[in-house]
Amino acid sequence: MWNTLVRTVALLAPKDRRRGAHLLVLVVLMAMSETFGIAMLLPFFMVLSRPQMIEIQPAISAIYHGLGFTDHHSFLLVFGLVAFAVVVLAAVIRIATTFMMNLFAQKSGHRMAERLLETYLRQPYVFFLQRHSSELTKKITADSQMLVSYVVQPGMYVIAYTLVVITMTGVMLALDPFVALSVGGVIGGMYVLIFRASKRMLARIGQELDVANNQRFSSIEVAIGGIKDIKLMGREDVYLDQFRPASLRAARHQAISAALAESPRYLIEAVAIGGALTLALLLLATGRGTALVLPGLSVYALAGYKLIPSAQRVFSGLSNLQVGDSVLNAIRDDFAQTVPPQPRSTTLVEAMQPAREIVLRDVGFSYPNMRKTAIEGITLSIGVGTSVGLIGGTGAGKTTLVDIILGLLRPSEGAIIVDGVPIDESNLQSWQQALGYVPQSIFLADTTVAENIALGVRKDSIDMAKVEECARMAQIHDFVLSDMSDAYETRVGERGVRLSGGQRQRIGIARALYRDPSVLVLDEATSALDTLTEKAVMESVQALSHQKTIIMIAHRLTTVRPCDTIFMLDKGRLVEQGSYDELLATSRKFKAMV
Ligand SMILES: Nc1ncnc2c1ncn2[C@@H]1O[C@H](COP(=O)(O)OP(=O)(O)OP(=O)(O)O)[C@@H](O)[C@H]1O
Repeated sequence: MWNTLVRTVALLAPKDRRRGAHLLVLVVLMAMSETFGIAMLLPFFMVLSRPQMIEIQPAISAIYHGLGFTDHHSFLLVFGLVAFAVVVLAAVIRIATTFMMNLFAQKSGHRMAERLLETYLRQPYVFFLQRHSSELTKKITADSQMLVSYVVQPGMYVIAYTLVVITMTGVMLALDPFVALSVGGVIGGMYVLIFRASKRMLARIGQELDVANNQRFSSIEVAIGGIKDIKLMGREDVYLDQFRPASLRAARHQAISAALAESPRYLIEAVAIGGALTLALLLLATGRGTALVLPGLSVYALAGYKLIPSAQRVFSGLSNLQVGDSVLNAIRDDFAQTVPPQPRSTTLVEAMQPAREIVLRDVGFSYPNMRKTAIEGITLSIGVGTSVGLIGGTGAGKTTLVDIILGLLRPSEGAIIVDGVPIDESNLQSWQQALGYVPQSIFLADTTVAENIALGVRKDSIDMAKVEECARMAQIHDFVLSDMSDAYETRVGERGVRLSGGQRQRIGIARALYRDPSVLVLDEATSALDTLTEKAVMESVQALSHQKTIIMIAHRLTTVRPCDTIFMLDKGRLVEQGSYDELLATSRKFKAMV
């Protein structure tokens, strides 16, 4: 348990660690006030049952005479009122501490989710090629919430109520060592035995809960993500069947762990009542009169009233910590395996302005866990202001090469050199500012057309004249004005479901142009367009060709025909280069493609 708490503290953000330390002071105060309140009630009942105690008990006698009391009645009244005030104060402190503890736990869960999202977002692109998006979503949402309810909150309760148990036991020991030792021994012993017996099971539940949650999230992602195919094939039941057992397992595990954490209380309460009867009889049998038996029994009642519930909270906290251990480890591993997020500079990075050429020198790349290299020994030069086409069969390495040019993938070998300057960590952001990119499949957010074209720009800072100009170039302006109900203010639906593939692609092109990039990279950007629209879009793109450098991947050779240079890839290598006519005249491979 100690180990789990230490690992949790190490995982918290420094700010949360400081807040936790402050909270601990409040927790100590709570433990003290709870014990003190109860500790005052006992002498009160002792005096009530045996008024002679005022004279016999030196401490009580000193207070009685010191404060100038003359009759037992008024002394008892004041004593009772003070004890009541202390109990009320203890209750107020407890309410405040409980509120603060919950606030702390939930806020640290929020910050954990935020840190996880930030850590993931700042990872290199290659990280996302290796991880499932559903797994990341689960970590950010479900796991950070589990960390709150199974680790941080129970951890706080364990610390708080261990203190209450210790101080309460101290008071009981001072009042009646015999009763305190026998009661403490029985309650403590029972909890230790039950915890030992259920420890392994709880840890296993934690691991299985993690697996079940992964399965739940993954089946939801596949089912909703592939809804079109699933509906068409009528496979809804397949995904329901995948989701159902995982969800049921998660529910069952949560129920079992909650029951395991809570149920000892009832067993111990039953034992405690049996014990009270036995103790009363035992005390009487040892020859103590009823008045003498009462203090011993009140120590016992105190145990029932405070010690058992507090010990129960410690126990259920420990049980939850046992379950939460695997989620804690999973989050820790993720932080350990990822690069700590380096905040991107908040000052606006100036876009690089390539003036002469973009050179790829001996570039090679292998995807993680793949034996084969995706591209190898690629050396080529792209003159600034020219347009180049990348062609090649499927799997030839075109997208990989473009991702390297975009700085999304870092070459395993070789380098990209812009005007003689190699691109590295220090100038990557500036290089990326110079790029406009149109991917094969365009991501659209469920916002307006204008916000999608100016993606990432705050609504009130969008330059509408520029949006329209880019939409015109991408041949989508007329459609937006004539067919969309609110023109540029029309929402496009989740992932752009209200648009056709070609319309989405043209919005993607307008988006790339909005940044006014000096290098425009198009990956199969016009493949979803009909021939006439493609021709019109390509004419607009080609019209930019002497202001911008254009790099495009295309399967249709007619698309790359006007390019100044065509690079042909095959099995990850550059096999031919030249203009369309040169290649037609010299390359058998190219001729075959044509
Ligand atoms: N994320 C990935 N993980 C592992 N291997 C990959 C990954 N992406 C691509 N590859 C491999 O790298 C090689 C080149 O793929 P790439 O996508 O660059 O080809 P391409 O020429 O763009 O193909 P296409 O025209 O079909 O899109 C292929 O062998 C492919 O299997």
